[in-house]
Amino acid sequence: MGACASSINRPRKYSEVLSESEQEKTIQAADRRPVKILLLGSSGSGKTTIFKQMRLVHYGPFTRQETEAYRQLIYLNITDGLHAGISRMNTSGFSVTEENRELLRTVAEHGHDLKDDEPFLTEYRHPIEWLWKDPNVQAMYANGNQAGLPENLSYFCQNLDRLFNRRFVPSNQDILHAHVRSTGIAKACFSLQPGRDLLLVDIGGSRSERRKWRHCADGANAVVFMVNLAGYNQSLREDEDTNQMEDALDLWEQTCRAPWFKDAVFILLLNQNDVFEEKIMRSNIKDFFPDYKGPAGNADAGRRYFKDRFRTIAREAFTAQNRQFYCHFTTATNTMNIRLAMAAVQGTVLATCEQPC
Ligand SMILES: Nc1nc2c(ncn2[C@@H]2O[C@H](COP(=O)(O)OP(=O)(O)OP(=O)(O)O)[C@@H](O)[C@H]2O)c(=O)[nH]1
Ligand SMILES: [Mg+2]
Repeated sequence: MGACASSINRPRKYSEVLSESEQEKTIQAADRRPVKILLLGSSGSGKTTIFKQMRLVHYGPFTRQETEAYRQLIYLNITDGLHAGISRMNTSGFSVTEENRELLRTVAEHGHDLKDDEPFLTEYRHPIEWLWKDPNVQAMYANGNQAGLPENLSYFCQNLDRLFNRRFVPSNQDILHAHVRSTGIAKACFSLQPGRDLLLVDIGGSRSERRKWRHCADGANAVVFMVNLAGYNQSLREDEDTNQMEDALDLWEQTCRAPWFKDAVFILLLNQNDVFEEKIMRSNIKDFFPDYKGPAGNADAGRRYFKDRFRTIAREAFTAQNRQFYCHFTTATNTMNIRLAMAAVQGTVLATCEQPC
């Protein structure tokens, strides 16, 4: 177990991160300088999901208090997610059927934070299900979810019986699907192998959070840059006029060129591959990226296209330096997939890390 086990085992609310002084204590607790990896990328790309996976792999199950905090978050993800998502649908020209509009108001007006051990409110069980099954909502999903309803709604709404059971305790999969937009900087230390610790830093990716990135750059050995591959047909939550993939390409370019990251290895994770594979069957990349020449509905061609776009940017940014481009396709909610991907990431970083850690 890593030198910093105490920090990660301490139960915390999902919305909390360690205070600066606690983080420093945690880092100083390691008796040698760890390999430092920053998780960067747009909001919703999957950074915190990877952070949770690493925590699970290295420290085992979530504590009772952590699980309880996630249970409450899942409730909010469903009620707020459904309401906010459907409201966004309206601005994209979609809406729920007339007979379900009243239900939407009910879910919006009566939703509230659960107290500790308070079960999910059963009076919402059926309104949520009816809203989810609304033909217009389902049609919008079936056409590639262009309005951008949170992807985790699809997972949670398929499990409503289990979630609304009074004795519901979230599984690891439930916790991996929960989402809260990170504000602040979360750090955790893991033991890679004897004599090698890894300090993983998870930073929020929404626009207002990105200015914090450079303040974490000091001593970073690697940047793991995450992209939501399935975001090619959606706009940003914080800016309806900007396509998520265009934003990720811009952000990648800025990050590759940032002088404060010039000594770091860059590894790109094109994530949400599971969602991408489903979506590509219904939503043609060419409709959003007119220079895409591959066939519609072909996931391999789509992956190649986006990988090439990111590689071209990296090559141009790295011309003057001897830096490589590394890329993996991932599904952050799949523990086995992330074990393998993170093992590859760690191998790359350790192989290129010049300083003794
Ligand atoms: N199906 C699926 N869902 C994913 C995947 N990666 C992340 N998610 C979900 O996407 C949502 C956002 O993931 P997070 O890891 O919280 O995103 P983030 O990059 O930390 O976002 P910010 O903290 O806002 O910057 C969560 O509901 C995750 O469960 C994936 O590969 N597949
Ligand atoms: Mg996050």
